[in-house]
Amino acid sequence: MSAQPVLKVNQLCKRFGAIQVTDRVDLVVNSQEIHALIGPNGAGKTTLISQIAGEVRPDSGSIELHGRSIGGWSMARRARAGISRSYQINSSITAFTALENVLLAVQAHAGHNFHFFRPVLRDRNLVERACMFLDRVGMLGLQNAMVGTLAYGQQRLIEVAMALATEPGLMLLDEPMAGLGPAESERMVELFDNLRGQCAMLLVEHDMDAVFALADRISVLVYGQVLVCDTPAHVKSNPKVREAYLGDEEID
Ligand SMILES: Nc1ncnc2c1ncn2[C@@H]1O[C@H](COP(=O)(O)OP(=O)(O)OP(=O)(O)O)[C@@H](O)[C@H]1O
Repeated sequence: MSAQPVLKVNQLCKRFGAIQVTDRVDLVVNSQEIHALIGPNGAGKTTLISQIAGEVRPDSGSIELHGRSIGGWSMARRARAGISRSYQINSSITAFTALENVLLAVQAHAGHNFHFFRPVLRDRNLVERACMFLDRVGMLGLQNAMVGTLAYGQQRLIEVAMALATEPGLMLLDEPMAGLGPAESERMVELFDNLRGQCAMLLVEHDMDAVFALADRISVLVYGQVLVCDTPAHVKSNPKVREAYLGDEEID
């Protein structure tokens, strides 16, 4: 694996009132890497993701994407530069079909204005591209189903297809397994495993089976600080990590 940093976070700090939620965080995500960010509830994982995506402004520190400082960039500019973010909740439009949702993402990435669907559905190139992304997540057969009628796990797959349609260099995945049953989680793990190498991923996840199945490296966040950043095997055997997780998720 080449070790080109896609993302470099340096000494990032964020305080909410009395709580130092991000405390001098250094983090590097290399190209093609699946980098997991784990830590107990309230450790500051989502806040860190939000700062990288541009939703929350850090108090100090820097964030670089492919060596360029993006600290002053809007969310939209970061998205155009290749950062895609998935949320803990479904964010697709339930009253539209799977195809229409992915078309929206394809259309936005292609730089089109939103003309809505009648003309877009006639644009064979855009539809073909949308179908390709639906196929990549195994949802091509359900392209005409209203997203609201799909099972929760299927809706999450549509979201991944929408993220892929923006051709990201870095996917920020905030608890993609949340709310999924065991079979759906397994399917999602398989999907991310298959996407390995197509883009870098920063994965926030409480499902330790998924984390240890997918991660090339793991950063452990505790009280806003990176406690350790290492390979899954080293993280698993690290006594400090075990201590931080006492009474929380099992990491066996
Ligand atoms: N906008 C905000 N204003 C004030 N406090 C906030 C805000 N956002 C988050 N916090 C606080 O910051 C801390 C870290 O929250 P965050 O959601 O980043 O943790 P997390 O590690 O993602 O937790 P979880 O695993 O439970 O999702 C928590 O104490 C939370 O209450």
